[in-house]
Amino acid sequence: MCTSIAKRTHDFYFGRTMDIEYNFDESVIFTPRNYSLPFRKMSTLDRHYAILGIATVKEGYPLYADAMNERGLCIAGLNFPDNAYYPDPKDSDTNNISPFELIPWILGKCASVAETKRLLSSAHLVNIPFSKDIPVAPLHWHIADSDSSIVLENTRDGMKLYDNPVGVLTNNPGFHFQTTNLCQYMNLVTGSPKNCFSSISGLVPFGQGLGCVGLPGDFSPASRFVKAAYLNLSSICNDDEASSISQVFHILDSVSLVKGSVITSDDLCDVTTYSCCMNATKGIYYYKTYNNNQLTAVDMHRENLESNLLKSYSLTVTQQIAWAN
Ligand SMILES: C[C@H](CCC(=O)NCCS(=O)(=O)O)[C@H]1CC[C@H]2[C@@H]3[C@H](O)C[C@@H]4C[C@H](O)CC[C@]4(C)[C@H]3C[C@H](O)[C@]12C
Repeated sequence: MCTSIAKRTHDFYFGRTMDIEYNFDESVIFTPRNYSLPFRKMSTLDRHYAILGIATVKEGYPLYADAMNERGLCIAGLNFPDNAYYPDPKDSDTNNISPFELIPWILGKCASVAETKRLLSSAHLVNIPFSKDIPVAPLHWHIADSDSSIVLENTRDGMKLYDNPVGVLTNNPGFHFQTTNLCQYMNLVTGSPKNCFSSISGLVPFGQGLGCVGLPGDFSPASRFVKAAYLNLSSICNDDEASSISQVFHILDSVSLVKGSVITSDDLCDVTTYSCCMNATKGIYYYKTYNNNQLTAVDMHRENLESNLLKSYSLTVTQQIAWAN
């Protein structure tokens, strides 16, 4: 399970949880403007926007799970098994792009969601694995900038781009289901509920939060979607950096997996291995890991944007404690 959210205060923020039962050798990877990005069916991008996010690097290639570029465009890939479908590439098709190339391709070339829509209008997502040992991942993608969010889903029906005014994505079923499902929760209110149940019973709310009775708290994708949507849309947050990143992490924490609560069919613990919040306006990637509640930050603008060398920052995975005595 994974959840992503887009949030605008003074700056634009984009965060996700990575819910997974294994590690994929991930670290924070900075891809500067002059690091060559080859594509299997398209020409190499020798110069592109700088990219910062979490990836695993194989044979020098940054396989990003989520990232932003220097222009404030963000993307996260989330599991979409059984629905994601990528046909075999046809030589006659132009702009054949593999799922593992999608994040570097879009973030390397586009400054906004509007430019991404234009780029994708001529693209074909195709079934090209990175290697024999690294198969194609069945994903859908949340793509966002400070003005809007969209969702990209490639199924047997072809490529679909959905506008995403909720600013949230989780997993199966598809995005259309998730937004339709919100209709079932239209009764939720942040204040006290009105007594619509009976005019004779004299029912009164006996505490705060009763307007949210019915808000799901389980970890299924549909429930996480509703919960993150409710919290994202009702969120009240000051404009400053500390308030904004706290708020994004609080929303992500509310849909995070505690070890032991979800066990996969292989008997492994599905946990939120990391949560991140990117300040996409300023190019700062904040994250925390399951065993470390303290935030770590990497600032793209402290790097040499013009470099031609990939830079890697290992994740901080052990608990950092600010002792008070
Ligand atoms: C499994 C991850 C998504 C987590 C998630 O959404 N879980 C939900 C579970 S469920 O549906 O609710 O059951 C995805 C997100 C990004 C993926 C990675 C990125 O796409 C980068 C490469 C791409 C390669 O093709 C495969 C390895 C890989 C390193 C991917 C491994 C894995 O598929 C990742 C890590």
